[in-house]
Amino acid sequence: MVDVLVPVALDHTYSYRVPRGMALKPGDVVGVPLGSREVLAVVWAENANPDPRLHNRLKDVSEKLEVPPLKPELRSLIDWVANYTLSPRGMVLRMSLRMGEQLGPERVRLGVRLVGEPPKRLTPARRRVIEAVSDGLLHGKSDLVREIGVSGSVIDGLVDEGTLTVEAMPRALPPPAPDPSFAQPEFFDAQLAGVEAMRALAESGGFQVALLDGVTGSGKTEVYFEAIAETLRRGRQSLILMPEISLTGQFLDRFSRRFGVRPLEWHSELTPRTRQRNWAAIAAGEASVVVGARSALFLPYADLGLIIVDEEHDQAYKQDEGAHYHARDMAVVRGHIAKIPVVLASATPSVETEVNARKGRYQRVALPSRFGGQHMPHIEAIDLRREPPPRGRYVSPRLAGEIRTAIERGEQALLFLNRRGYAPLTLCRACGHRFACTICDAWLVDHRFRQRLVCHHCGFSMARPPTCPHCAAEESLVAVGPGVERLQEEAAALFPDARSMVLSSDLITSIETMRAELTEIAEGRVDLIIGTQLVAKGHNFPRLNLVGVVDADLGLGNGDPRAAERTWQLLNQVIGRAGREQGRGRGYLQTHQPEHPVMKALIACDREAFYTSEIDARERTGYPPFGRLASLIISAGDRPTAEGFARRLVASAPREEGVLLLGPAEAPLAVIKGRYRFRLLLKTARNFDLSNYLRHWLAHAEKPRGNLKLEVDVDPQSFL
Ligand SMILES: Nc1ncnc2c1ncn2[C@@H]1O[C@H](COP(=O)(O)OP(=O)(O)OP(=O)(O)O)[C@@H](O)[C@H]1O
Ligand SMILES: [Zn+2]
Repeated sequence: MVDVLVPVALDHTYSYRVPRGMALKPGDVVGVPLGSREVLAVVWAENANPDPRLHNRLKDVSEKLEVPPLKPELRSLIDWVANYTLSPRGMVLRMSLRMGEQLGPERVRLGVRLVGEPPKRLTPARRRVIEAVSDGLLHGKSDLVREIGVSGSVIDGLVDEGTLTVEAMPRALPPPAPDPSFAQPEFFDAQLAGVEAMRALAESGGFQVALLDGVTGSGKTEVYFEAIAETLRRGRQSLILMPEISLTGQFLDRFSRRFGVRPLEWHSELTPRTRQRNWAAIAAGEASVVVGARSALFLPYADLGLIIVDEEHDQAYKQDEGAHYHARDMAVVRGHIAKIPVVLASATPSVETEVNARKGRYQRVALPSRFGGQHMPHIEAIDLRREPPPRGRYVSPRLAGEIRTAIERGEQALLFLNRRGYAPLTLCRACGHRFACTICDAWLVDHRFRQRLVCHHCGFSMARPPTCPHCAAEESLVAVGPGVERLQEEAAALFPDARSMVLSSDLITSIETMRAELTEIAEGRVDLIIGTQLVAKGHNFPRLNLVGVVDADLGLGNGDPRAAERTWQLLNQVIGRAGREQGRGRGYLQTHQPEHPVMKALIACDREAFYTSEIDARERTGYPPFGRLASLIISAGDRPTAEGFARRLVASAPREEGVLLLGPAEAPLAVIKGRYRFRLLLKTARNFDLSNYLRHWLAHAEKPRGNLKLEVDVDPQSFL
């Protein structure tokens, strides 16, 4: 008899009988019947004392899968994360088992080889095929179809004629091994201490967290590659977590320049077949370096020896649906459980990480200057109160002039605005009607490329009507405010000869097109880049020297406790794209409040001033990391139901010293997809066991029934 955990949203395990002849131990992956389905599961414990009442109702384990068992370290991580985030354990387990199990054994691929004379009747298509296989080697049939654009029947015809034979293609080989000595770079003085520290960390092999704290363009990637090289030499696996896997094209190239081959990738856009293959290679230990999005943290590595969290400050590490976990924090937990080193890399560390480094809990490895002697960008404010753009425009004359000069000099420029679409609001000039989503509390955003008005919360969209739906006025609709698409229109008028490109997540159709566009920029085939936060992340564009921030105040006024930190990080990162390889980088901040502490710290390049004042403020107010937070988000199909439940929940909260319960308050995003939302915020001291308190409270509180929904978010990042 065994207890198994099933990868569905359930916390508890189920008991099953072990059929005669099957030997099972904890961690084994099995198939079990569940209701009318057959599902995957993992043996969580041997059940030595089965409940006799259950005995004749128990079902048998149906099969044991031929994959390595989940190691105790991974099972502990799953239990730990579930416990901490209050997520059902099965939901966390699901991230470990996303290996495309439904596919069955891999199909044999067929190939063809040239063996006979060309047939008498030689069509152009047949001739193309014969040319392509004239080397006498085996060619995948589907590859040929794709490469030379003929139909499969043309190839079959040549097989019938005896010109080609069909053979099975050899199976996919295990991924090639990265070579730690393939092309070791020369490090310059300011990097040497960092390189030494990275090697020492990997050599020691035990649990330790290092903050690789290097200014933008200092070569953090090259430096942490040395920790990976050392881990490779020790024969163990490395995991590199990245916030946004579609932006890693340059990274993959750099990795293969250093180690001779690309690392294995793990993200949601892998085909099921690749996913299955990569999962197996990771579990078998054949993949020695994996680069992945946050969920790669939960894979069953055969022998993980190092975790790198690149751009550790990035918000994308927080998962805000299903299990609400922060991959950076859970990476540290995995490192602790597995007793391996963890490297957090960033030019703009999160306040939490900075505090850990200041207190000595994390080792600080600093790279204080840019690679190749490049200077940090020079940053200036453009005070919009004194130098406003012309009416209906968003780029001030001074910024426009600087961009023009840069382009004329053959450099690239970047206009940054963290707003997708053409305009955030459309209204009727005649009656004042504003276009809002019918099921969310949000304005519809005008997207001209797609020619739709779109809700950014639920995806609802409609065509822009010719007349106002409210007062029927004609040609009365106006777009209010800028988005990146509107900036491109302005740029086309300002710089008619410049080649411009808009980079915005809604315009990306696939990882491939994204990577192709980034390559185009890096190779200098674009003069002016206009982008949202997508352009702020880790890119290296050699010719880019000027960055103009169109609205530096955008993130400051939204009541988010992390607004200052976010703005500082985002603007530092985006300006950090300038002047990385030649010339001097310059950043311009268009702002209405140049005297704001964040703007002042940015302009003075005063990192210490920013962190010190932000850390002081958090300490005074008891915000993380000096106190702890949890959000409870209550939603329902109507307002009174949601509010009533939220109030009863508050009333049932155990009173405890040092626990402050705020709310219920209507969420800033009060309605999403027709659901009314209320929030509670729990604030406690730093050393308080928040998860335990919540579990105890919710176990005794009224359960959300009907269409009520309660989401718990421990250590929330979003307050919307
Ligand atoms: N020792 C080195 N030898 C050769 N090239 C290097 C070396 N160190 C860094 N570089 C190059 O310098 C550039 C900047 O490095 P990298 O992108 O790693 O910086 P970073 O610190 O990660 O910056 P950011 O935080 O802005 O992303 C890259 O093109 C990288 O290849
Ligand atoms: Zn909506």
